[in-house]
Amino acid sequence: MVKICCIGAGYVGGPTMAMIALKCPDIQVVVVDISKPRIAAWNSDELPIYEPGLDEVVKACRDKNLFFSTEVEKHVAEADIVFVSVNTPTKTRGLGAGKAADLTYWESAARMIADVSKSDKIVVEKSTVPVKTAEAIEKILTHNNNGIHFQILSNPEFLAEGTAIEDLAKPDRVLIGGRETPEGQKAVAALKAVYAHWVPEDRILTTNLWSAELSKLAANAFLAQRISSINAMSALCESTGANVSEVAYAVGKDSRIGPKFLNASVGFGGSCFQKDILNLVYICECNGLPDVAHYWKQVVQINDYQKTRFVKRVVSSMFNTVSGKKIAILGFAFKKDTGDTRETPAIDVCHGLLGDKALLSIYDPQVTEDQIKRDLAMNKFDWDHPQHLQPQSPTAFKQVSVVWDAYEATKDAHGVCIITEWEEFKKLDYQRIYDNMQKPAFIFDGRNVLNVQALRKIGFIVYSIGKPLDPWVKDLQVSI
Ligand SMILES: NC(=O)C1=CN([C@@H]2O[C@H](COP(=O)(O)OP(=O)(O)OC[C@H]3O[C@@H](n4cnc5c(N)ncnc54)[C@H](O)[C@@H]3O)[C@@H](O)[C@H]2O)C=CC1
Ligand SMILES: O=C(O)[C@H]1O[C@H](OP(=O)(O)OP(=O)(O)OC[C@H]2O[C@@H](n3ccc(=O)[nH]c3=O)[C@H](O)[C@@H]2O)[C@H](O)[C@@H](O)[C@@H]1O
Repeated sequence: MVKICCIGAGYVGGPTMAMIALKCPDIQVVVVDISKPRIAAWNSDELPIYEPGLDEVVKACRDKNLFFSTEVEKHVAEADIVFVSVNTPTKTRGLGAGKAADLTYWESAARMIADVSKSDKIVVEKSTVPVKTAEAIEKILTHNNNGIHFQILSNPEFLAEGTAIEDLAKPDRVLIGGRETPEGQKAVAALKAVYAHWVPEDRILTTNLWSAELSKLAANAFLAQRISSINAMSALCESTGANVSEVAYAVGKDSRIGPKFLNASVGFGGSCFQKDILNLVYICECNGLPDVAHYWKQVVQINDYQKTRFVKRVVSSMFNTVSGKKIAILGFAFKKDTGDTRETPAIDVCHGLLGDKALLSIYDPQVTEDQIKRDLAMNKFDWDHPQHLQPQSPTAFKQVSVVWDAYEATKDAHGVCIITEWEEFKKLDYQRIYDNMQKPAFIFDGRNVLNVQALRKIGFIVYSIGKPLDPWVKDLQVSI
């Protein structure tokens, strides 16, 4: 029986390995992690991450051919194929700080693999890493020269949170990069055989190592670029009276452009887009390509601009001050159908409003009070380190309360900000919300999910990203 071990039981390691176990009953899969609470949660009824459909997949194979364990070294030693799916955060200190990928966790995993291995292994980069990482990993794996052979493969993951199970079950493509030697190609074939259990052969792409590593960074950069492009247009729409949804629809109808990833928003979030683009920027700079670096950096800069612009709209609409005013924040996760808050635009919006002394009442159906308070207190980029290295006790914010109901959050509020596009926010009783708010009552829809006309009819002053401006907002002189 082929034995797979995956180091890192996070958003990628957990679901990816669960899908392999489900589709390959003839393979034993063990997911290991240094975090005891995380592994305990994977072995419990309450999984550590919220992902539609994940519970069913895990329950179908856990303790049959899928196991979660903290015995990292033992399972690595026994495995034929070792996936590494650990954090690769942005460096906060030293060379490349604020841009380069911090490979500390990857390096320590590689050193451990080298130290405990007693048989040949295929080591798979599942984490997103800078191009050429495999070369460094190869050096680490062979450092103690004990006669064990390692083949490194790059097999980046393209799943998106909230749709991970669908994405894994029917991937657009699986990408495997390997050395162009007979041994390298044998390793590529071995990994291909795993995916071939359920992925059609024409969707399994094989390339050289560097193409696979770079394709992952490129794919995220292209996706984020589309969002920044439509968000840049949203600002122009507001100035001209165009409607960004109509523009996106018209542009996306061109089959060369396509309709996906053109939803204007308060800004993209999530653990990867910003991190991976900054990493790409750094790689370009290191390769003497400052113009290319500058080009991609703009994608992140427009994203920051969009978040700042949103806060300015809120504050300027409400008589240029939100000091002492209650503002309801509906949604804190970086997108719907996940409880993940890493790099969520909600953090920047909340910081912006807190900077203007607002009183925030936050509600998200999947994010705990602890998590929200920790996120608001954390330094930039700290969120992407393993949980046990993050601040554990939430900081008390006098100006922030976290509630478990949208009606409670909006009661007596002056304004409501929609930050995450949760379905339930579309179905709220906005007449009831309006009746219980201070007047004038404002709604700022950062996701364009609400019916602007219906809200205006109730009496709200509405701002919706990239939509023709409410006369109230239009009359204000704002520099954005
Ligand atoms: N979250 C996502 O949707 C996607 C993430 N990625 C990439 O996958 C990688 C992992 O991301 P996530 O799963 O989101 O991170 P995560 O933070 O959810 O999981 C990483 C896990 O690795 C563990 N870990 C760190 N060092 C370890 C070590 N030396 N030994 C054992 N366990 C260790 C941590 O405790 C943590 O549980 C990153 O490189 C990310 O860029 C790629 C595609 C999608
Ligand atoms: O490398 C990764 O981590 C992953 O990053 C993204 O997945 P994810 O961040 O989970 O979610 P997305 O659906 O891409 O959304 C990212 C952010 O962009 C925002 N977004 C997305 C689409 C859109 O049209 N507009 C928009 O603002 C979302 O609300 C969210 O904040 C990619 O979609 C995955 O392919 C990739 O594997």
